[in-house]
Amino acid sequence: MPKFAANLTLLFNEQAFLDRFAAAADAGFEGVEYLFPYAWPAAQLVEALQTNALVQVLHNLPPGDWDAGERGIACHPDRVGEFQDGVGRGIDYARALGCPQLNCLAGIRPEGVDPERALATFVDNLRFAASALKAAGLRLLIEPINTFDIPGFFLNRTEQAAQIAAAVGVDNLFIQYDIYHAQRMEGELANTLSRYLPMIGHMQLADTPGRHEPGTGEINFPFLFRHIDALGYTGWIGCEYKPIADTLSGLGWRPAE
Ligand SMILES: O=C(O)C(=O)CO
Repeated sequence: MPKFAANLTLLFNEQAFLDRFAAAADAGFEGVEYLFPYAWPAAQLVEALQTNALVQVLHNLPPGDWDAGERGIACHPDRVGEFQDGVGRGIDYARALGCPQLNCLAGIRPEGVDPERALATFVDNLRFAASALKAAGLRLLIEPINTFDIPGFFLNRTEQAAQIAAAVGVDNLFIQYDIYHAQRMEGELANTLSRYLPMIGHMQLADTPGRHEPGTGEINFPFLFRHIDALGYTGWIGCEYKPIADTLSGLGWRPAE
C-alpha cells in the first residue's frame, strides 16, 4: 500500500508555509514534501516536522535562480561548480530533516547548448550527485516533467529517464514518476508503471487538465491506485496538486452556504 504525502508547495497555500505542516497533520498526512527547504533555517523545519509528527519524504536539490525562471541547472555545462555546491547544500538539509531522497531537476537546455552536450553534462552531474548522496545514505531522483508547464525542460519521458539512469550506472538513482506529467506527455500510465516500477523511487499525482485533485480530470485514479497496489509499490505518492476550490475561488466562485 503506498503512503500519501502532502506537497506543501501546492497544498494549504492559503496559509504561511510554516503553518502548512500543522494543516497537513490535521488533514491526516504523516509525510510531507515540498520543492525547496533553503529559504528557512533547517532547525525551523525540523521543529515543524517534529511538532506535527511528520516525516520529510522529499525535497529538490537547489534549482539555480528559480525566480528568474531557471528550473534546475543539471544540464547547464557552465554551471557545474554551482551544481556541485548545491548538492552539498541539499545533502546538509536532507540530513537535518531526515529526508531520504532528493530530486535533481534537469533544467531547461540553455540556448546554444546542443542536446548531446546538455545530456553529457546532466549524466556527469547525476553521477557526481549520486556518489555524494550515496555517501550520505540518500537516494537521488530524476523527474520527467511535461513541456506544457515547463517549455524546454530537458527531461520529459519515462523511457528517457530510464536511459539516463542506465548511462549514469549507479544503484541509488531512481525515477520520480509524476502521474500528472506522465499523462500529459505520454499516457500509458498503467503499462509504464508496470514496466518501470523497479526504477521508480517516488511518485506524485495530480489530475489533468488543471493539476487539481484526483477526480477532477481525465485520469482514472481508482483504477490506477488498484494497479499501483497490485504492483506492490509501498513508497510515497506526493499529492502535488492545486486544490480546485482555490482555483474556483480565484474565479469568484463561493462554496454553497
Ligand atoms: O513540478 C513538479 O512536478 C515537481 O515535482 C518539481 O520538483
